[in-house]
Amino acid sequence: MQDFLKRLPKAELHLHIEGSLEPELMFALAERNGVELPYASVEEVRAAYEFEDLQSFLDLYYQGMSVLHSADDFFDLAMDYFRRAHAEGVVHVELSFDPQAHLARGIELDVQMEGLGRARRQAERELGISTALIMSFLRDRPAAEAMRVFEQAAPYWETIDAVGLDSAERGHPPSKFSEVFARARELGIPRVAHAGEEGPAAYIREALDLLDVCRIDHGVRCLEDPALVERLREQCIPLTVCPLSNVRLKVVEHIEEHPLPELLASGLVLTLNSDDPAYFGGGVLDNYLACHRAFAWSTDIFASLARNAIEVAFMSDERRRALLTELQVVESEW
Ligand code: HPA
Ligand SMILES: [Zn+2]
Repeated sequence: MQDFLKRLPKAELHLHIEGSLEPELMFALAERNGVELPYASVEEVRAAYEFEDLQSFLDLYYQGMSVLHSADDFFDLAMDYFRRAHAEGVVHVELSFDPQAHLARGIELDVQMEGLGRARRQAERELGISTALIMSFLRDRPAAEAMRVFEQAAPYWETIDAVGLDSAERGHPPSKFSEVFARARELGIPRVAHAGEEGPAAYIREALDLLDVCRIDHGVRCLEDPALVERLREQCIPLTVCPLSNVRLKVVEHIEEHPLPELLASGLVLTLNSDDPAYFGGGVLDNYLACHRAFAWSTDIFASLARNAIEVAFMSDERRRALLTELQVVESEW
């Protein structure tokens, strides 16, 4: 099964590129840029990754990304991740980034976009990975700031595949960002949003009704509202589920208690993703393997999850056809 899961062509739809910053690179970039870290060693960094909830993780996540200064730093961050993902059998990566978090530290959008863009092009060329870029807005900062940043990003609208919504969920409902998302819609830019991770099922409804999103990131708390589950199923709204993240942020206590089996039984379109692989104990393959250990699913179920991700990804129809064929080959050879 391990071999099968590795060989499955996996598309990752929910990844914060800043959350892929491994402690080794964090130290290297801190030294490159003269940034002082509150840790003495890589081991000490890893030992600090004991989270109580989303906010306690976010505090370290924002601290960690303070080592990113130049376009080369953003390039190294993304390229490092693409190489690891490639080694796990990931064929398509949709990376989210948090422009406001970097702008607040004085790192210009041009710097962020140059580094990430260069890494995307190199990954496509050297690793054969396709990528999409999701510009995420920080929901715990003012909506007016998100709107300013989005307008400032006008030269890059063509290279942005979607806008997203992340950071501290509770107390920051999707409705706060109605105008920003309406602007994205007006421009023909697709929309996704984190909802129902720590926040209530009502936030998932808001994301659908007010932000007109085509996917929900996390969304696991939809189960608290059976009518909503029925709506998600009927409208085939995909959930980008991140099981290891949910365990590490105590959305669930143990992976065995994760609602994935119930979500599956409800007939929802589900995908498996890593969220912040450097902080939550592994990449996409590790998330597949964790589900294998916890739920002992058949190869058919894993193949259908991988197929869902390819089917709902932001990619060309030609690429989608090629990856679906690749998936079929792996399935038939098994
Ligand atoms: O898991 C997450 N949830 C919300 N915001 C985030 N920003 C990075 N990771 C996350
Ligand atoms: Zn996330």
